[in-house]
Amino acid sequence: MKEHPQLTFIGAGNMARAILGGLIANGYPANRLAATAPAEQELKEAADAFGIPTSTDNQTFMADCDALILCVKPQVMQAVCEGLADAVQQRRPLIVSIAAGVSCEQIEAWLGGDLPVVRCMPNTPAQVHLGASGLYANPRVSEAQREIADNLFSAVGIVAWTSKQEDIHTVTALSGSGPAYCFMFMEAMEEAAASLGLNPASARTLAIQTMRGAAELATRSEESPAQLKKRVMSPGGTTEQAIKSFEEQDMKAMVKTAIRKAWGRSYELSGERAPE
Ligand SMILES: NC(=O)C1=CN([C@@H]2O[C@H](COP(=O)(O)OP(=O)(O)OC[C@H]3O[C@@H](n4cnc5c(N)ncnc54)[C@H](OP(=O)(O)O)[C@@H]3O)[C@@H](O)[C@H]2O)C=CC1
Ligand SMILES: O=C(O)[C@@H]1CCC=N1
Repeated sequence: MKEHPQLTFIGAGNMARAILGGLIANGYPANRLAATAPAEQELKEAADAFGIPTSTDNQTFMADCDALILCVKPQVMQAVCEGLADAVQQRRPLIVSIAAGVSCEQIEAWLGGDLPVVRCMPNTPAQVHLGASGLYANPRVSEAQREIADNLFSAVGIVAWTSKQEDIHTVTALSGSGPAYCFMFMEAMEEAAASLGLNPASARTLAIQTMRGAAELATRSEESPAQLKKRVMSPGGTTEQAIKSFEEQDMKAMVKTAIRKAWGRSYELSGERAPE
């Protein structure tokens, strides 16, 4: 394998641009990257931002492709793969898919079969290089190809490999969808503070910085989130009242139910049945 494998991105939306940005920031040569998408304007943005070659024709960068990164919506994945099947079967690159609820087996079948496929579930903080990605490799992926996929997603955050493909459903419900849960919590904190009379701009800034600081502290600390929570709770103080209120409303059960719903939907999107 060459030092910098040739990476072809199909789709140049939010996630593709986040990963491309991370690779470029890490010194990946722009001429070893390429992207395709239907809209000229989106491609121009990617070309201007990263200096990479782009095309509206998905076939353009297949001839020397070492890894094909599929960054399109799940709904168009089958048509995109079927359109690329001949070129893929000739070149046989590593296939990487970031689509929610699309299995390695589906991708492999749509591309003509017998291919190394890595299925990844990244998340949107990849845009600020603080992503969390779960990865699964099918048995045809070599060590060198696994390293290519690892380097791709390590460029935009942390990477966790799973040994079972079904764990990707859990990763989807946890860290794939998770940023939305955090944003909703910020939204709720902001609204609560504003309802108590704090000016909305300060309420937002303080809520966001609180989430950010707590996440950073939890990252750096050797203590668990549960222990860190206790450190904020002075006996007889204010936090104790809020936590007691969350417990009375069984917040953990609410989170568990929500995550199970997302997990179930991920199975449903794959056309699989979730375990009871
Ligand atoms: N958003 C998220 O939080 C996460 C998303 N994902 C997955 O990432 C994938 C991409 O999501 P995201 O980046 O948010 O979506 P976007 O809509 O931002 O990007 C999708 C890209 O695919 C392009 N596209 C559409 N049809 C074709 C085609 N026929 N050939 C080539 N390119 C095409 C779109 O072009 P155009 O705009 O012109 O249609 C666009 O550039 C999805 O499969 C999603 O499940 C995974 C983890 C998290
Ligand atoms: O909501 C979704 O389906 C995608 C997958 C994880 C985050 N966004």
